[in-house]
Amino acid sequence: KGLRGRELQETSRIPSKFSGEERVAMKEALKGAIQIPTVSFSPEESNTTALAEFGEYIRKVFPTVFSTSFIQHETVGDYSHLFTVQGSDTSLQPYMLLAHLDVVPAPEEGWEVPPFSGLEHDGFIHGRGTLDNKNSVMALLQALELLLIRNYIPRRSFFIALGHDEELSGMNGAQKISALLQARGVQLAFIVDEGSFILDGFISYVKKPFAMISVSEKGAIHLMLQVNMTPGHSSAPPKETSIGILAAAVSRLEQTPMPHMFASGPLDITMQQLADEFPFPINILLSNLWLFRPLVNRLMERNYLTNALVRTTMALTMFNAGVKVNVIPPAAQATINFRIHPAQTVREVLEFVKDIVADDRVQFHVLNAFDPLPISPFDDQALGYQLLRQTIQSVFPEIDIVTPGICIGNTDSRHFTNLTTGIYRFNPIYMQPGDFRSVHGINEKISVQGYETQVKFIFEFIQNADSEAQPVPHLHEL
Ligand SMILES: CCCCCCCC/C=C\CCCCCCCC(=O)N[C@@H](CCCCN)C(=O)O
Ligand SMILES: [Zn+2]
Ligand SMILES: [Zn+2]
Repeated sequence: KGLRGRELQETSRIPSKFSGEERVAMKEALKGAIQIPTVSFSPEESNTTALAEFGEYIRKVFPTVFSTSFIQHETVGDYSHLFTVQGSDTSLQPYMLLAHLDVVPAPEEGWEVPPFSGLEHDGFIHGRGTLDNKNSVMALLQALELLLIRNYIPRRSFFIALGHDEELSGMNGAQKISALLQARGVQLAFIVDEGSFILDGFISYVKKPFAMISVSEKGAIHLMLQVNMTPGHSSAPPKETSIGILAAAVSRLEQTPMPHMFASGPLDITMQQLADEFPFPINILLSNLWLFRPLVNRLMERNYLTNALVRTTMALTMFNAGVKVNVIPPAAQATINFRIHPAQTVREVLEFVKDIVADDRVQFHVLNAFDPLPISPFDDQALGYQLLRQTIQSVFPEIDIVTPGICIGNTDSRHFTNLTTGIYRFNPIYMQPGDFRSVHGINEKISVQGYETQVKFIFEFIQNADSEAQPVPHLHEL
């Protein structure tokens, strides 16, 4: 028996119904948040004025959150925020809801409206951060504010953590919050962060949108390759230059994809759950992976997104060399961004890369590296996963597939493995491929209705987390 079939206690539930006035206030609050340019430019440069202003802004917009006796607010790492919401039942393990308030830069070129205007147009709020990730920051505080106004008192304690440097790796925000909680002896039942969505139209054959909860996250290596040569006059060149040697090395890497890892991890379950949505004969292939896995492997590799789910990827992102047209270049440098599949490790990827490069003249400098995140439980007993699944079913009754997945990017949640084994990445919003391209791209926007639904989702989720686990026997057990 698990939590999967449990009934949510309906007694003393606060209905997720918001007045017209509240709905206007919630969208205006999001617009105001978008107008504060909390940009993380580079590890050396953030808009600290905007980050401080954001702190003042949430105090003003969510007065009840800041004045409730059982909520403690702390600023961490100067600009991140930690809210501790004390529940009435201390026997229940607390959980954490996580989001980040910094955004990537948004030069105005290509935008239909200025990226920090927060303008509403055709039912959408436009601007940098509307999907990544001020929608979550504001929806978390908004849902809590609305619950408190209705005299809500939680049973289960929880934390809301809002990082200010996720786009720069979260070392001053999420990591400090994690260390602070660890020092206080906190252990969490689970964490929910950004990192996946209700996916709509990502797989051409699958017509129905489905919810994907990411239960793991890829690791990463930032690797710099360097070749040094003695500089000299270009009129009498050596047979090879540092640029030629390095270009050949990275070309060999680009031509040699990392091994296919589809057989390991939660993706098998994802594909089996989606099998019935595919037309014949793909549905048969996916339902019989034991026989057709090699064929399915080739299908997955064809699409750049599903390819990213099944293997470690590499992207050559920087290449620098040369000082003058008639000078043999002294050094050439290439920086490669690897995203490591959960079935591989940093060490394995580095060994693979060195074997492919196979040239002693190429030096390797690891600038940053971390292993993939462990796979969080998603079985019937997994509280965080089951609460998400149940809330998806009640808020999005049209969604009948909820699958585990892998997050191909990195999130602040990776700093919390010391506090919990249950880390789930899911944003309760519909995401189409065009919306996905707007994240870190241009014309990022969220529909007003989508944002209201995100608030409703959190409003219900927080209450669901208070319910007693009441396993209901499966039908076949009766
Ligand atoms: C079989 C189903 C096919 C599904 C296709 C998946 C579609 C993609 C869906 C969701 C992916 C969302 C990833 C969002 C999280 C990324 C957050 C992010 O950009 N993080 C940065 C952190 C940078 C830190 C500084 N180095 C990153 O990863 O680069
Ligand atoms: Zn983000
Ligand atoms: Zn981002």
